[in-house]
Amino acid sequence: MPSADRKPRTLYDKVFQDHIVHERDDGTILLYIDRHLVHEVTSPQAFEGLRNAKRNVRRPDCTLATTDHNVPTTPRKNFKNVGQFVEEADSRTQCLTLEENVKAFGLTYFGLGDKRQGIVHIIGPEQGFTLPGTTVVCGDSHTSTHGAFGALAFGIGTSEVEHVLATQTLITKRSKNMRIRVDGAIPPGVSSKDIILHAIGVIGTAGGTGAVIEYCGSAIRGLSMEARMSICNMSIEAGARAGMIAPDETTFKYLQGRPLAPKFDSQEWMKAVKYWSSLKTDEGATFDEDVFIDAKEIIPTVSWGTSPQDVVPITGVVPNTDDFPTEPARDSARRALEYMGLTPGTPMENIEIDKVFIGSCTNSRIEDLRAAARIVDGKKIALNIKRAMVVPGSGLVKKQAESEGLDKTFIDAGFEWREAGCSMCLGMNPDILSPKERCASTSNRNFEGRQGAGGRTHLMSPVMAAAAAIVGKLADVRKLVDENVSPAKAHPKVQLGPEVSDTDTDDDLERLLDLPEHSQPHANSATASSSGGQPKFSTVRGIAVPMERSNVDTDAIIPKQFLKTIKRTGLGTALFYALRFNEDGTEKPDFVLNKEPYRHAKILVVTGPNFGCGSSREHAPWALLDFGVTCIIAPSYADIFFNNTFKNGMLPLAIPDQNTLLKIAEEAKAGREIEVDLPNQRVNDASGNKLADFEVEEFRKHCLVNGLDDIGLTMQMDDKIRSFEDRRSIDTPWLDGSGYLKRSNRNGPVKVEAAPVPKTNRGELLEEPLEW
Ligand SMILES: CC(C)[C@H](C(=O)O)[C@@H](O)C(=O)O
Ligand code: SF4
Repeated sequence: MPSADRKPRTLYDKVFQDHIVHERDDGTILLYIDRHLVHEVTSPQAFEGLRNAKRNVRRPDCTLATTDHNVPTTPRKNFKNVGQFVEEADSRTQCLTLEENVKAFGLTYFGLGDKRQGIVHIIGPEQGFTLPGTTVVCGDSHTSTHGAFGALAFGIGTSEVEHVLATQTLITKRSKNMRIRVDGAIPPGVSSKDIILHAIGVIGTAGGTGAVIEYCGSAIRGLSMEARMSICNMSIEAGARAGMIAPDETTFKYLQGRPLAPKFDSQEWMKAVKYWSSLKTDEGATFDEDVFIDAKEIIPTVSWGTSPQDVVPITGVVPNTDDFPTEPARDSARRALEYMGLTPGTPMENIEIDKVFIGSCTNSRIEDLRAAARIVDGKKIALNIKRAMVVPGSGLVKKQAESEGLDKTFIDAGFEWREAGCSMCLGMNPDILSPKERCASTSNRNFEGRQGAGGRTHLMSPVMAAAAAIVGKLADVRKLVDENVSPAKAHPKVQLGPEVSDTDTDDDLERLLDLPEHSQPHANSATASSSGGQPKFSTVRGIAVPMERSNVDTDAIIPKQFLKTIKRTGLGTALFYALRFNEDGTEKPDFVLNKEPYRHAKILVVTGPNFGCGSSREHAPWALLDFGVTCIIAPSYADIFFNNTFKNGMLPLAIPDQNTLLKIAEEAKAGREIEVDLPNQRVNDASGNKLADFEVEEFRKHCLVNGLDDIGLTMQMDDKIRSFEDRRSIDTPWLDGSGYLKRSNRNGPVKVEAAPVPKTNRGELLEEPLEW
């Protein structure tokens, strides 16, 4: 696998290089994807696309699906089927649609009746589906979590989900290399969540734009896999494409005996460990950006505002808006403080909270629950706490925690002990905050309305959330614990291991390999065709709407309640919903889109950087498109949003030069039309005078101007993909036929057969829960 290239390379360079199927002269790369995780929110439109084009899933054996965002976290003792269990109609439709799709396309699926169900980023590592040196994608921004294994793991939009399902590849380009080195001893009371919150405070939410971050240094080396996952998870909040940590003994130990990892101590395992051990940055390799953090300076950290970069040590105070360097920064701090209902100068420890949420893909692993349980053990939550909940990340985490009695510890202290799911991290399910409720949360995003309209989120580590529950205010956990106990250290008890998996036996595998008739092999069945399905983009002329904001997140572009659709259309009314409408649905007259002539805008001009940060929801470009906006002009974009717009025949223009951008914004503010001419790469004013030239990648331009469907284009490269797969089968045979799907002809071209799927239908009563 390692290439002959002698130039020192980073970990990212190595994994990326090993997955190149084809590279064009302009740097556009067709990248092979080893692992594809699928959930109910971002997949319906992708499967619909496959159906419309009569395409199959190329590698069901490399695809694993679960349902997590919409699921209620109430007890499942009487669970019969999703149709009965999920009460909210749109959530139910999304869950049922996934079940229909996994059945139709023959994919492995952990449904609500399966103990292995859980948050997609918890179950991949837990099952050994995530392995070092792999490329891992999911229609979800926190796919970066899996980088903790030395995998190149990143979130994609729904169009890309469809591309991966059909071709097992993605069209991409190289990212920059960034390194965050954290050295030194981690002080007591400080955990990996504090490290990443602190790091985001240092570099900002746009700090990692266009880069893959490698985390290294002695403090990172000393962390458990769970703690490393929490760090890589929030790389997306640092603006990065992905985060990675070089695999080492800690990684290999975690993987031993996991159901989908190579069998421990087999020849395959030895070969895998040898390859995995080569996955580290070479001496002398250079990084585009380097950040150093001294672990001993980190204090338990909490957020005060509405962006993950708005953090302070718990010993600090709510910042004064005058302390921010620029007027846009002061303005966004003012808005954040108003939303959060906070007054500058208030000590963080004086802030009373209403609710506590311990969960999410950042912090719902067994180690997180153990650490939080140690804080609440023998204590009671404060009287002012209306609700405190612990939501394990998966059924297996829950089971393990219960076997250690952690559930009892939490329940005795006054917490609710729930079933696995995303829960109150984003409230697409019944777990939400009411307006103005303040929550101590172990999740990863504190955006406006994220946990419920008007809800106020403070991000922190599990032990800090536990401490807040006991004290009733944001609290310094160090005052509650024995000085010698560092929550960052591994629990002395055995870690959640493969021994708790229910499907690790040959019998189970045999059962699962019993194929039903309808599950025909899908692999390598590409029927190359270019459907030419994209709208063409050439020149757009129209009113441009000005927006003077930085870090506009996709939760703001389209809030979570609109993600429950299984269609791409009709989302225009949801665009900037919370900014545009009052709670009673009437328009906010001051919001720019509610003013003339901007109601008819075709172009959006944003003067602040990092537009479209946060979630991978392709609903954001769909909403813009449905409103009528086909072109966005901004200094910079979050990577996933940037890709998503192109896939919908839209043009996101990056104009980093502030003076040029302000000239364009002036035209927009004056309500005059502007013209974006893609073939000539020019922005003109209404009279045809040039306002700016712009850059755009050759391949993307070609696709836009010709309205090309890139799945069809990629399918024409089937021979190249096949030969990549043949080589992969020889070099890394453990990557074929994973999941609970059959492997055959291990050393030749792989033939993969789909897993059996039990009968399930919309609303129909099932005799058995969905377990396969
Ligand atoms: C629903 C999904 C697109 C989204 C994401 O990509 O992050 C969600 O998981 C979130 O955390 O906002
Ligand atoms: S960030 Fe929250 S909503 Fe998104 S996958 Fe993780 S737990 Fe689910």
